[in-house]
Amino acid sequence: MESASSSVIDEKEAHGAALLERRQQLTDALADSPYDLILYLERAAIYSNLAYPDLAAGDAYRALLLTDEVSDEGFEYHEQAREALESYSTTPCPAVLNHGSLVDDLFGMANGDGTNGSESCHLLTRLAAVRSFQILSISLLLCGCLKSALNFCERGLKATPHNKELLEIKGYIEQVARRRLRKQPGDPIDIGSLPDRGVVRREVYPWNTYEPDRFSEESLSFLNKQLSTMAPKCEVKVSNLPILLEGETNTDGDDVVATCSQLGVFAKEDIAPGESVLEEYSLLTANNRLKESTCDACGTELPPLTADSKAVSCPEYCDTIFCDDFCASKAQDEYHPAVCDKDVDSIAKDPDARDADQSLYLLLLARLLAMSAHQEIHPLEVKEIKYIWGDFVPSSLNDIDPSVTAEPPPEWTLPFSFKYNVEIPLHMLEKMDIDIYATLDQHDLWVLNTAYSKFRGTASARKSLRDGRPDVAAVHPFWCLANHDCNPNVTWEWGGRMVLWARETRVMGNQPGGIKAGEEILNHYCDVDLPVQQRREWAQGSLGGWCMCQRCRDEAAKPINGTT
Ligand SMILES: C[S@@+](CC[C@H](N)C(=O)[O-])C[C@H]1O[C@@H](n2cnc3c(N)ncnc32)[C@H](O)[C@@H]1O
Repeated sequence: MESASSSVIDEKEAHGAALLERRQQLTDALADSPYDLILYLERAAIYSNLAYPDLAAGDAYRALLLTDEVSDEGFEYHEQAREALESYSTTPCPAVLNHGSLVDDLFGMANGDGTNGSESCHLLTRLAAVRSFQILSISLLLCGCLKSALNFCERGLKATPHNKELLEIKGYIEQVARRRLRKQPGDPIDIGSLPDRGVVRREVYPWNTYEPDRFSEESLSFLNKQLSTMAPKCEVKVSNLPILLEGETNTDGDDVVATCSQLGVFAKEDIAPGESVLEEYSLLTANNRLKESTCDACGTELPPLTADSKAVSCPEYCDTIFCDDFCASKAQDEYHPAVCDKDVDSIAKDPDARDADQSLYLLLLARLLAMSAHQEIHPLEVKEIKYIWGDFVPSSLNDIDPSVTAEPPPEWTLPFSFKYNVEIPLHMLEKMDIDIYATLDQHDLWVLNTAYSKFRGTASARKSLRDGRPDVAAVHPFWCLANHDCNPNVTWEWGGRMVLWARETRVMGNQPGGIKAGEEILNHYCDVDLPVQQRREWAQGSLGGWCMCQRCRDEAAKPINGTT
């Protein structure tokens, strides 16, 4: 007989499946009618119910932008957005707009009765704008982006000062803000001091059909064909890695640790000490300085711009500089025409010190979008990121309904901000002359979040010698397939290429270097000369957890100075 708890689970699953189906229907409808702001708001409401507040905020923002398109005749998509909205003006008010007291608050009447088509469209636009503000503010609060949440809430309250839902959301934001800023009830809140970086779900979304089975024959043979040109003595294979813990553990002395299957790079032939193991060239690079002397393509320092310099500038209309003809021609072939002379280059440059890392991730995203646009392939199909594992957490573990006054749950691990995940990426696409509505399939927020998940944990950054800030970043998809170990057998160097060398001697016991056929290539993501606690703390960000390599476990389990 079925137990009561299993029927509750069945019901929850059926509800989740119905919401996912509705999400798909709305996504299909948006593909047919991309300027329909009502469809965006309906999909935002579904995302809220599915506990993806970031995606709800993304759709509500697109709906808000479309209300501007409807209102302003001079805007590029005015006709399309207005025509789409007019199709709702003769029917009762769409359910998604008839939320709480909103219709009454704005007009003191339901359904816009007695209005003509043009007035009705105007009323719907006002309703839709405030509904967008409601969804944006509550969703961004749930993600932990308090400053943006309050900003949208205030904008909504400007249009409808007495709206109960917005006043309630404002109360929640202030409650969370006071707790985070350690303020007393009643203390004033300075919007400028509110935190705006949140975290959201990091997962292979249930509808993401782009993620390859990385362990399949087909994937491994594709990867190995590519790898053979840059690391002829190596192959990509499945590797068993310790399951990482969140922090301090008392299991360091245990003989066995739990493992999981991932990919790694292995030697096919013996590699001598000091021999080059891998040499990789990547165009997936970023530079966050506006006037910097690095190659736009590979990120290396430009040679001095003397008369006989090998550096070349873009042959078309812009002032982009490449370190040599090779980089210039690679850039033309793979991404540059999508951004040439489009003034995309000035976006997110010279950021505040605290935004330096976010701006680099954003500029990597910009490069990916340029590659995708120029090569006419979906961003998640671009070969530089397709096979990268984004440290995703299973959807079932992420599926937690956050409370409006709680912090985002600890399972949510993808850093998120309205500015860097939603606002600037859409602005960059517009600068690239891309219609952000008609290309929803390529530029939906979940696509951008998936790309960000892949960049985090695999991108390497270089700090400026001038002020120590990270100013150049790159993703080298094959280099980053090599796993970490605090007793590495290789060391790396990133100039124009990312190069891995076999170590002359190992860190542990001064053992001779060199790698035997069949052994795994063991890279290092932190300074391996540090003591164990500091190594573990440093590597935690890029590894996604507490390092459990043999050296760390041995050193952490060893009594210090004779104590146990
Ligand atoms: C740059 S990728 C390395 C390639 C990855 N194994 C794959 O399958 O694509 C980094 C991720 O690999 C895993 N990893 C690398 N070294 C590890 C180690 N020593 N122990 C456990 N996991 C490790 C972690 O999940 C980390 O986030």
